[in-house]
Amino acid sequence: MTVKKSGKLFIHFTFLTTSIVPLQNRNCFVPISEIIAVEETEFNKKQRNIGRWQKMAKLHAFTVHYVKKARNHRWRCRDATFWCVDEHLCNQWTQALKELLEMQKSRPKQLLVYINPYGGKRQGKRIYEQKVAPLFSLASISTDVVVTEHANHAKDNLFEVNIYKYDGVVCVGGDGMFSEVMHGLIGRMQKDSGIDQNNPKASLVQCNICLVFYFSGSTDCICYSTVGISDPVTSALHIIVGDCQPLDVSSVHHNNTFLKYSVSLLGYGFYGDILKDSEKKRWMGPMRYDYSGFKTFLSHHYYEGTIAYQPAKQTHGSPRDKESCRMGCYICKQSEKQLAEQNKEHGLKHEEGEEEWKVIKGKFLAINAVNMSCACPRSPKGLSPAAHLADGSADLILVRKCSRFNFLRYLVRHTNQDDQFDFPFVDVYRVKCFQFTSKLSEDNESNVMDIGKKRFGQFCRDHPACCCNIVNSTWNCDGETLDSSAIEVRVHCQLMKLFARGIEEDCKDEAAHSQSSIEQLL
Ligand SMILES: Nc1ncnc2c1ncn2[C@@H]1O[C@H](COP(=O)(O)OP(=O)(O)OP(=O)(O)O)[C@@H](O)[C@H]1O
Ligand SMILES: CCCCCCCCCCCCC/C=C/[C@@H](O)[C@H](CO)NC(=O)CCCCC
Ligand SMILES: [Ca+2]
Repeated sequence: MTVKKSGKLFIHFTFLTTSIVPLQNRNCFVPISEIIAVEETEFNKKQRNIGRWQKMAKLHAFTVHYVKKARNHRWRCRDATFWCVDEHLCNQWTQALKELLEMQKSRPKQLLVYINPYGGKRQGKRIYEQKVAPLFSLASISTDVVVTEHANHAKDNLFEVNIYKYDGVVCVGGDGMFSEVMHGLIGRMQKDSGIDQNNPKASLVQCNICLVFYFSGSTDCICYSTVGISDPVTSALHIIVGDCQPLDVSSVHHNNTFLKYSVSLLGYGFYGDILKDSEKKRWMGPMRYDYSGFKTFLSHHYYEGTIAYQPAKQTHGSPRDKESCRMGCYICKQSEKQLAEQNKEHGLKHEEGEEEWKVIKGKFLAINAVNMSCACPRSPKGLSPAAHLADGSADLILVRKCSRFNFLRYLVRHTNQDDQFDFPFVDVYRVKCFQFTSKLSEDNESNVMDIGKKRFGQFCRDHPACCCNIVNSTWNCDGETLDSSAIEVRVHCQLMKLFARGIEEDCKDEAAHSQSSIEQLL
């Protein structure tokens, strides 16, 4: 067995020495950063017949637990046991490896865990106890666990506990639970720094202390877009190795009042209507989205309104790029540098540039603003395949009034390789902020509301067959409805940090890469 240095430290299990021998007959190559734990092992003679050694002397052994990368971004914990007759040599190896692990400074030691016992088919608590907690204890991570008793329990609790003693916060639940914990964390950080969340122009304080991760929901789009899979063991292993992925967060305001934060989808029209309808069908579980999706598709409502946005000029990418945001993304790294420079120059007080606003009026079937691709099992490439996790911008997708058939063609392209933005009725912009006002609220504000419209119900009186809805739609903010249709949205670059590393290139590439690294080492 050898430990070699080549930029990163790697442990290379092989059979080169006769003094220390792996129990299983295999070759393996693991970066130190992906070792979970090293333990002294009681050598069990029944484990394997190792011939003459067994009879000659007392054997000493240690076990290395490490990350094994499987298909589709899935991670698993595997172990390799090494034995030798020399107790001193065995101890030296164990000690050396433990010291190397101690040097991995980004690894969490103490975590605060919130479990929603009702989220994700009510399996969250069982999954945590059976699959996740044993891994945390193997990696010597201590945890304080809170099983929530009601909605907002975790959020309220985050305002009371001493969050600064934890290296991270883990939430066991779906996108809804993630959103709740994120609101608790960001809110607490702003409160402690004296920042008024109601001010839409306030520069928010980054959450550096606490990192969040989650699993086991019904859409799990944050997991799919940041790790590539929603799987509790994979998530737990990313936490243990201390992976850290910055994440953009949008703040949503109405009339100088803070409404919510969003990390995945802010959707008006189609996705807002699906959510509103599906809330009444919670008992159907994840199927509710398919049912309400079909119903909303058939209703084919569109909404009039005005969008004003500021383009994100600072970012290097475009929503029509063919390259997606992946681990170590160059575009997100550039934004990180820019942010660090800005913070150095101005502290938190960034000057609001008087940059030009672009204004678009129209009739829309859907208005979607996404901070990440929003990949999920229903749409493996997501709503905006080239959106970046941490570039300080959101992709604003406008789907204008079109026929049902064309809208179906647009939706189907979320499930195949064709470009979903390549339609004359779809526009996409990379933005740093935007505002939306529905026609109805504009009319209300200017007091030109035709009372007749109210009396004759919700469909447009002038064009009864046009499906033009004169009531507002609802904003879907990461799976929760907003009370106001007129909103002001701003992207805060890298406000949060996740226990993740971005999506890794697929396993084929990885296998090729590790093979070449082995060859370099030998
Ligand atoms: N003990 C509890 N009782 C009731 N509601 C809770 C409890 N704990 C958390 N919640 C709330 O339940 C909501 C949904 O949680 P979660 O996201 O875990 O479930 P889900 O059914 O998987 O939903 P999603 O569709 O968001 O994936 C969250 O908004 C959270 O605030
Ligand atoms: C012919 C079939 C074509 C099918 C095309 C389907 C395209 C689906 C794209 C799905 C995008 C999901 C975006 C994620 C939003 C989450 O923040 C939110 C909270 O979990 N989920 C929903 O609002 C739930 C939204 C569910 C929508 C179905
Ligand atoms: Ca982004």
